[in-house]
Amino acid sequence: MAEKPTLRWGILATGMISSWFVADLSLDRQDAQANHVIQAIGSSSLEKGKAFVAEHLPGKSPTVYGSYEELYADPEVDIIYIGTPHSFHKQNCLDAIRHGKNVLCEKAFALTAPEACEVLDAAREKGVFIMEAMWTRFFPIVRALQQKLHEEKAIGAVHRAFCDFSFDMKIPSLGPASRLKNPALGAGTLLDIGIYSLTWTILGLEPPLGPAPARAAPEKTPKVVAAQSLDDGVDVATTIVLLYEDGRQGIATAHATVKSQRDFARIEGSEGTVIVEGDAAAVPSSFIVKKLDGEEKRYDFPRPGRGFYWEADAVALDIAAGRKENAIMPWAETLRVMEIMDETRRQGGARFPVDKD
Ligand SMILES: NC(=O)C1=CN([C@@H]2O[C@H](COP(=O)(O)OP(=O)(O)OC[C@H]3O[C@@H](n4cnc5c(N)ncnc54)[C@H](OP(=O)(O)O)[C@@H]3O)[C@@H](O)[C@H]2O)C=CC1
Ligand SMILES: O=C1OC[C@@H](O)[C@H](O)[C@H]1O
Repeated sequence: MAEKPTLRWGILATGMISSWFVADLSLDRQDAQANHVIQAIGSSSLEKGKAFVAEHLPGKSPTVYGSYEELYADPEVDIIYIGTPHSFHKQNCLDAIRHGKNVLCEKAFALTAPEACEVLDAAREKGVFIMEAMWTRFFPIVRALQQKLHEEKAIGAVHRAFCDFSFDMKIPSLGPASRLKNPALGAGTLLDIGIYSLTWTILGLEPPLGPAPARAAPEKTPKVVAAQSLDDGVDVATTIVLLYEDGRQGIATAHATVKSQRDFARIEGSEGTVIVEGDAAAVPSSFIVKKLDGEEKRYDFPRPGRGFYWEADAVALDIAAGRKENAIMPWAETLRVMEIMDETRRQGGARFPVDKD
């Protein structure tokens, strides 16, 4: 058996997501497909970086830098994991690419599709690997569900998919510097959680992307009909309807006050319905196939930790094989989702300072 590849990570920023990511990569897993080394941390301050290591990487001693530049320049780092707010992703990616680093960038990949395009062009030109960290797509439940829906046709022809990701973000109580409140940082339900609802409606309606025999390229972008509720210019509720040429419809919703139910997604077909459950749309844990004749079957997918290691393993295998993009989250899909979100904001009214109109 081939030896597992080793990937040395440079973690950029020390916020919440970076702490979740390093905790998962530090788990001892029997089924790990790669060795993940937290090689270095880059933070806006050395003190923050050191405090991050003390709290989230006990017993480990990665190099800690008090600037992002030093992290990009570290020759021991193979890949930069970007955990900053949305508005910094473009520049962080471009800087990492300029230093010849591979990149895993948190969702949403950028503020707009043109920004995403600029980053992907730079990666293509430099010949480095880059991927949007849409981690949920890498959960084994997603592949199993897509197989049920699109290969086994367990509910016949799929016609409609709904997904909701909502929780009380307590936006009124947040300060103006919060990434959830400040439009300049890419605040709003759409880029933070609506992106998951959108992802699930796409996963439910469309045949899978991935290595053969799955599809290599995303489907044509469906028509978008969208509405948003704004508070101080920030979208606090978003509803997107995706209309496909053949009549399929996806309904993706996100809300910053109400709470989604555990059954956060429903996929409807000519011969039944599938319900997807979990604590939130980001972390699916089971699905139930309900046939029209009343037959029901439940499929459970337990996971240790949070589940970030699945995307990390996929990235490590891609880089070891010399691939520049991932088949499950390819560049074209990142761009297509960004375009749908741009159109949603155009219709819904949420604007970012970088928007041209
Ligand atoms: N996949 C998932 O489940 C999740 C993904 N995310 C995504 O991760 C990204 C970051 O979110 P999250 O970790 O919650 O954010 P946090 O606000 O907790 O952390 C962001 C970090 O970015 C750095 N930063 C640099 N400039 C700024 C600035 N002007 N304002 C705030 N922070 C700055 C800081 O680190 P330092 O000072 O060390 O440089 C800060 O700690 C977003 O893209 C978000 O969508 C978030 C939560 C869950
Ligand atoms: O990506 C995310 O998933 C979990 C949410 O709590 C968080 O706000 C969001 O950024």
